[in-house]
Amino acid sequence: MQDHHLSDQLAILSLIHPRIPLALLSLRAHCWLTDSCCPPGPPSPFWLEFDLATNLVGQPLVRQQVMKGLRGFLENANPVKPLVMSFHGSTGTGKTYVSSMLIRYLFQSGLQSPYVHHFSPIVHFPHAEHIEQYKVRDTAQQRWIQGNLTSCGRSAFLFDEMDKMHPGLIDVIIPFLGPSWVVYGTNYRKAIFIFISNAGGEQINNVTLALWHARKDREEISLQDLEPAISKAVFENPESGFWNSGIINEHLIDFVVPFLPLKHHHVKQCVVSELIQQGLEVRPDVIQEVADSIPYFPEEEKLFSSTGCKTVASRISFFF
Ligand SMILES: Nc1ncnc2c1ncn2[C@@H]1O[C@H](COP(=O)(O)OP(=O)(O)OP(=O)(O)O)[C@@H](O)[C@H]1O
Repeated sequence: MQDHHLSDQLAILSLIHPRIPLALLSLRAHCWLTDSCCPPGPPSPFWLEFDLATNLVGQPLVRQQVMKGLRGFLENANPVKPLVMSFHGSTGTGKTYVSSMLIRYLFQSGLQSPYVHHFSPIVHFPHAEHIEQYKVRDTAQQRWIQGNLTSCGRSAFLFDEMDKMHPGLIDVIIPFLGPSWVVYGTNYRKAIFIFISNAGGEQINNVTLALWHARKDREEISLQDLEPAISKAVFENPESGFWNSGIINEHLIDFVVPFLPLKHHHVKQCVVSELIQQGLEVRPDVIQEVADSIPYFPEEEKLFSSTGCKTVASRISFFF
C-alpha cells in the first residue's frame, strides 16, 4: 500500500462507512524506524486488520494474537526485543497465508522485499540431521542470519517447519531473539521473527474436537484452552525442534498463535474467495461440490477439514 494513498483511502472509507472513524487516520504509522534501511511505505495496522477480518476465515484467535503483537510492536519506538511469533496448526489452516499478509503490510514489496528473509531447514539444510549438530551451530545458519540482519535491523525472518529444525540450529537464532542491545554490530530489537510449524496441530485439533463435544463452539475457544496442549506437544516434546533449544527456557516467544481446524462452511468461504480470485463464476453448485470433496475428521462426524483450505484452489479446476 502506497503511503500517500493511505490517508486518502481511509478518508474515503470513513465517508462511506460511518463505523470507520476519521480518527483512524492517526493510525497512519510514521516511518517505522529511522535507520537508512527503513522500508518505504510505512505499515498500517488498520489495513492488516481489515484484510484479516475480510479474508482470513475461521481464525478469530489468530487475528487477535497477530494484531496484539503487531500493534504493541509498531507503537513502541524502542522495543526491548524483537517481536517473536510462533504459528502452530495443522495443514491448510492459514499459517503461511497469514504470514504473507503480515509481511505484505509491513514491507512494500512483500516477500520480495530485500528486508524479508525466508528460511526453510529443508531447503537450506537438507542434510542437517546428518551433520554433527554443533559443527553446524556457529557456521552456516549463523552466517545466514547475521548476513541478512547486518544489512537492516528492521527485517522480517520467516522460519518454516520450525519443528523439523535441529535444536542445535535453533540455538543459533537465540542471540538474535533476546533483548541484547547489539549482536554482531547490529541492533536486532526491531526485527520480526515468525516461526511456522505443524507441531501442535494435532493437539489443537483434538482440543477443538473435545470442546465441541463438550458443547463449546470453536468460536468460543480461548488461548487458555489451547496453551497447555500446545506446550506439551511442542515445547515439552523431545521429538520437537524446540525441545532442548533455549528458546523456551529463555521465554523468547512473545506470541503463540494457534490455528484451529476449519469447518465445512469455512471451506466454502475459501472456495468463494478462490473463485473470485481466479475470475470464475461463483456458482453455488461448485462451492458445494468442492467443499464436499474434501476429507473431514473425525470419520463418523466429519466436522473439520483434514486439509483445511489447502487443496481448494487445485480442486476448483475439476469442476470447470
Ligand atoms: N483460514 C483461512 N482463511 C482463508 N484462506 C485460507 C485459510 N487457510 C488456508 N487458506 C487458503 O489455503 C491456502 C493454503 O493455506 P496455507 O498455505 O496458509 O496453509 P498452512 O497452514 O501454511 O499449511 P501447511 O502447514 O501445510 O504449510 C492459502 O493460500 C489460502 O488460499
